[in-house]
Amino acid sequence: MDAATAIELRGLTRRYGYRTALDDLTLTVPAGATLVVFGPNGAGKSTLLRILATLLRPHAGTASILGEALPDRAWAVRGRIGLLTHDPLLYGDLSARENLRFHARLHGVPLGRVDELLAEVKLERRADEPVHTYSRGMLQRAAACRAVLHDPEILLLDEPRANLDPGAIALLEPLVGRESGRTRVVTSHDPAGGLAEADLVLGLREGKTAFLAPVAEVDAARVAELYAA
Ligand SMILES: Nc1ncnc2c1ncn2[C@@H]1O[C@H](COP(=O)(O)OP(=O)(O)OP(=O)(O)O)[C@@H](O)[C@H]1O
Repeated sequence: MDAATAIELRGLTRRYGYRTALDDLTLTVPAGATLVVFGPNGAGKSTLLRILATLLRPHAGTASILGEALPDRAWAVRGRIGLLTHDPLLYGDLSARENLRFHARLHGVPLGRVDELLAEVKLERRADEPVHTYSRGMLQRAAACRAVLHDPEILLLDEPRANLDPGAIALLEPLVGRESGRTRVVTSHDPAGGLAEADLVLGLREGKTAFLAPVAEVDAARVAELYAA
């Protein structure tokens, strides 16, 4: 794997009991590229993200991130990955500022970055209130700050636009969008929106690769087919 390759998966397989959630997945994501993953509920998208986030071990095949093989070298890449999922991974009783300061200390990030990020996503006014009092969109903005606090090279994003209004989507673009310049794996159920930000497109169905192609070779109809019964 050369330096221009950020993620390399070969025959990646993960089971839960007798059920195969991800079956023999092989792909390469170049550094700085965006892989968008489509698939109906239960297709294996979250399982893939959890393996890439080093939260779950593969049962077969190999996974390499930034040149480090998982799971053995997971510790070496964990701090270079940012994860944004439906779970904001924030302490509800702490404010956004307290949560972010906690994570900043964990990662050795200067505390000034917390205030910069809160301003960037326009949360300063509510930054000292407990996050359990936030709306879903506000929570997602705080969670996005947490995901990029340590300036990760790789971003794993599970439907990152869920709960966001158009203004908030625009605010988060520089942090988690294409323009962040990071290597990204993004799950989506929105064919047009997902294709608009993809370099590579993966369609999963019941854990198997239905298609894997550069975005120029995939249209919205092909994505929609995935969701047809
Ligand atoms: N902890 C678990 N225990 C047992 N089965 C699981 C577990 N997590 C996921 N699965 C199963 O693995 C398969 C893939 O699930 P996964 O969550 O990866 O799908 P998904 O594509 O992310 O779905 P969604 O769009 O609904 O979020 C499903 O059949 C699911 O029921």
